[in-house]
Amino acid sequence: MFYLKAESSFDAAHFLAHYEGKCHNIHGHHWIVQLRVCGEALQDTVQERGMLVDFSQLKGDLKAIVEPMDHTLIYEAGTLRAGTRDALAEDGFSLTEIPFRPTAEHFAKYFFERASALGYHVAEATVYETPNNCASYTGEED
Ligand SMILES: Nc1nc2c(c(=O)[nH]1)N=C([C@H](O)[C@H](O)COP(=O)(O)OP(=O)(O)OP(=O)(O)O)CN2
Repeated sequence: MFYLKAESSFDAAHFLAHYEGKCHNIHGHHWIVQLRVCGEALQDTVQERGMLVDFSQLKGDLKAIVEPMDHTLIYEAGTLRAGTRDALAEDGFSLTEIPFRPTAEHFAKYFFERASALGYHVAEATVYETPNNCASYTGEED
């Protein structure tokens, strides 16, 4: 089995609603997303012969997934009052609403699923919130 790894990153703010501790407040992270894809069959086209997938393709696809979150405030649906959300948007702030609590674990699963939906056989998605804190998702056990 061949394994390829790509990495992308984005800077964004988030907060953990109903969290007892400093993370309930809006704060930022330099999120690093690592994707490990695998496969046995290498390409046979002139351009990609001997490659599972061109690194530039993989890198580009991962970047396209993370890019919309860059320099936005990521919040879980239902955790910002409509008035707060609308005021921020009216003042030109970029917001990203997501249907899950913005933890590293949930993001790892989210990126795993987004890459899988593009056709990649994803072995693992890892999300770093800080240089020392990361969560990985490897899919559901069979
Ligand atoms: N299992 C998880 N635990 C926590 C998560 C998470 O996503 N998964 N997230 C947070 C907060 O978002 C927080 O920003 C990160 O945790 P923390 O270690 O407190 O952050 P720092 O590294 O900045 O802490 P310092 O000790 O001040 O350096 C909390 N937990």
